[in-house]
Amino acid sequence: MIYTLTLNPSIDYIVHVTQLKTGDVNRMTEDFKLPGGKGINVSRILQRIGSSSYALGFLGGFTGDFIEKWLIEEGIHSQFTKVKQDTRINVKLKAEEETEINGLGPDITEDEIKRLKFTLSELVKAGDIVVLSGSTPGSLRKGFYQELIQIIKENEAEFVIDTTGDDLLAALPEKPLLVKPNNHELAELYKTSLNSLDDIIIYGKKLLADGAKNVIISMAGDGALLITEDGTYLSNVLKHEVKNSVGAGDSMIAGFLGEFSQSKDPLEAFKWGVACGSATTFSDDLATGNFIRKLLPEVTAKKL
Ligand SMILES: Nc1ncnc2c1ncn2[C@@H]1O[C@H](COP(=O)(O)OP(=O)(O)O)[C@@H](O)[C@H]1O
Ligand SMILES: O=P(O)(O)OC[C@H]1O[C@](O)(COP(=O)(O)O)[C@@H](O)[C@@H]1O
Repeated sequence: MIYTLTLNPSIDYIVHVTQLKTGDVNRMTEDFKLPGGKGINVSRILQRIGSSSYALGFLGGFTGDFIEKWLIEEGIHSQFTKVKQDTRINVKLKAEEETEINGLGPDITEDEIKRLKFTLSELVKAGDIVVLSGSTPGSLRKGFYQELIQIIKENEAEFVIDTTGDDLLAALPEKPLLVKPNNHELAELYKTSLNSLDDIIIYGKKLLADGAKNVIISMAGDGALLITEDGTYLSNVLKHEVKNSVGAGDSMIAGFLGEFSQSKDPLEAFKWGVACGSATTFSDDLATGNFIRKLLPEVTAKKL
């Protein structure tokens, strides 16, 4: 079974304005609310490509109820730990440019932490994969992901981690099945600047040397790299109308995992990842299964 764990889910409030005028009253031309948070997006895409998963994490208040109801309607299994405060709302402002304002998230109590850990340790079994995704609520103690990784490893399961900074660095020696920073996150992680594909590959390989089993570096409109023990591969860039960048990276992780959990073939899984990430980029919300399958034959990956 694949479990996704989102410590800091969100309602993504997508707001369109024709032209953003700061310091003035702006009128929306369109707005809608979607369940968000990286692990939740992974579960939604997995469902659309025919892989089931269980969504875990913290959810609270009316915003949490909205997300839970939505997931039930999409047929996604979940077992969230209920928290007292409201789940956050992240604003995705679409004007001439896309601007994101992500919330801090609710305060999490010690009892809520205990309950989440108990759920994880009861559910996860040997051979399962747990996807640890996204930021942690501002109130949560540093290093919390490490505590979860220990539970996953004690239960002989694998994990994927999609976060940034110290949490990602600390997870590498624990041998994650997959990490997928984008090129900007990679540069921040190693406190450097990456000015060419060669630079990106050097630091991508460092993630592998530091412990990751499979590395994807996503590069938005420049495609993606897969780095494994078998070599380095560069994907092509699909060309369709770009509509949305929210959730492209999460879709990529879902595509990789959906295929990898069946075939154990990282290269084929990478192609699914590129198809899913691209399809979401060319959609208003997360991509549909049909669109992903339509794009899959367009994806190529060449060995460098
Ligand atoms: N503008 C784009 N054109 C074509 N493909 C894109 C574009 N943006 C993203 N993608 C596809 O989606 C993948 C993930 O997107 P990216 O923006 O790098 O992830 P993240 O959301 O994690 O920053 C990319 O590697 C690429 O395959
Ligand atoms: O946990 P974070 O880092 O604040 O990110 C949360 C946001 O990321 C998203 O999951 C989108 O992530 P990606 O664009 O990186 O795939 C949104 O749904 C959500 O608002």
